[in-house]
Amino acid sequence: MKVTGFELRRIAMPLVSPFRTSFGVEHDRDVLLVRAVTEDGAEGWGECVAMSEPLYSSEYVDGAAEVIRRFLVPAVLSLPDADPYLAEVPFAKIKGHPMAKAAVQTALLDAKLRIAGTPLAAHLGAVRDRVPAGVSVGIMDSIPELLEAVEGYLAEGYLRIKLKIQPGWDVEPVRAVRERFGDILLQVDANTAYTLADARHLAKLDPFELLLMEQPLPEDDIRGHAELARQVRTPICLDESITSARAAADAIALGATSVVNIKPGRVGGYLEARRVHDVCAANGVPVWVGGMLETGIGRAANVALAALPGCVLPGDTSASDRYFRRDVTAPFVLAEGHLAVPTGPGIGVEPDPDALAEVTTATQWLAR
Ligand SMILES: CSCC[C@@H](NC(=O)CCC(=O)O)C(=O)O
Ligand SMILES: [Mg+2]
Repeated sequence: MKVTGFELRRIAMPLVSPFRTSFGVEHDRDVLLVRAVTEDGAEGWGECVAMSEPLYSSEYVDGAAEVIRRFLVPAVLSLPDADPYLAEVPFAKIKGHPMAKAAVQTALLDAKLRIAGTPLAAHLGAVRDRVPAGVSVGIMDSIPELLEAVEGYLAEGYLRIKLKIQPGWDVEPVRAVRERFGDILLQVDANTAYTLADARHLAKLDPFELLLMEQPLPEDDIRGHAELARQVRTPICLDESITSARAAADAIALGATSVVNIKPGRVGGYLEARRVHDVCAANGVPVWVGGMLETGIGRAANVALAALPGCVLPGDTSASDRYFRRDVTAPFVLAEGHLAVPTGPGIGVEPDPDALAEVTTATQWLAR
């Protein structure tokens, strides 16, 4: 596959409501989309999930755009065949920047699969044609406000609730949700907000029978998570720590995680995401697909990934209207708590030109 060039497109996507986590509040997404164009006119799309500021991880969208422009696109254009698997070789020589790499790799993978007429789900080894949807609920100003939000999501049909927590907003909100809604599937995500010194406090979550406690400690504290796992009953699930299949194997071997949140952007793309899935499956560790507030472009690919056999828990693959009034693709809509896996070639969705034009803030064409 010969690529003639890439379009970098920035789009401004306001959120339907602020999304608050332990590391900040998101009011809108400044999204970088990558479109690969091949010699015979095929195209492929990838979404860079880096936030505007380096608060979830070290990447941020302006930095990702620069890495793509200066290093990743030239590396791809110098390949005799712009195959996403071949591109992993020069990409591995460039340290870090998994979200930037994932966006370019996905654009190449989408183009390759569209040419072949193969859906991404089939290429990855999907075994389902729809996936159960969970929803991530941000930190709120009050418990009544939280309960109202959770009630709304349950009424929409979401099959699992994830509550963002942080010191000062953890046991009480969880207790309130458990007491009000009974034995719903419920989990929490701390986004690295605690330390091992909080172990006894975090053990107060154990009576609420949570599915998991996501990334309580800093992303590089594998030993701490292994020690915490010995002090709390709630299963530990890692997110930020799992930067590759090898990192997943190490965390599992060290007893630091018993569930894994898979995010293609965090691990450099869907090819490595499948390897994370396979390593976890080989170790009997359940996985689910996380989210980075993707538009329908990234969401389509995530839903395909969520259809893999090891994805046995509802993921953060929510409907488009969880975050956006108008998506740039046809919206993903909840049906009986599930999202349908796209069946078209590649990621199986196309951005709507009018919707895209409405939110585009900048475009740049990068060619040989
Ligand atoms: C801005 S927070 C993004 C990272 C966060 N993502 C979510 O909570 C799910 C977001 C989504 O529904 O896409 C996580 O750490 O899991
Ligand atoms: Mg998380």
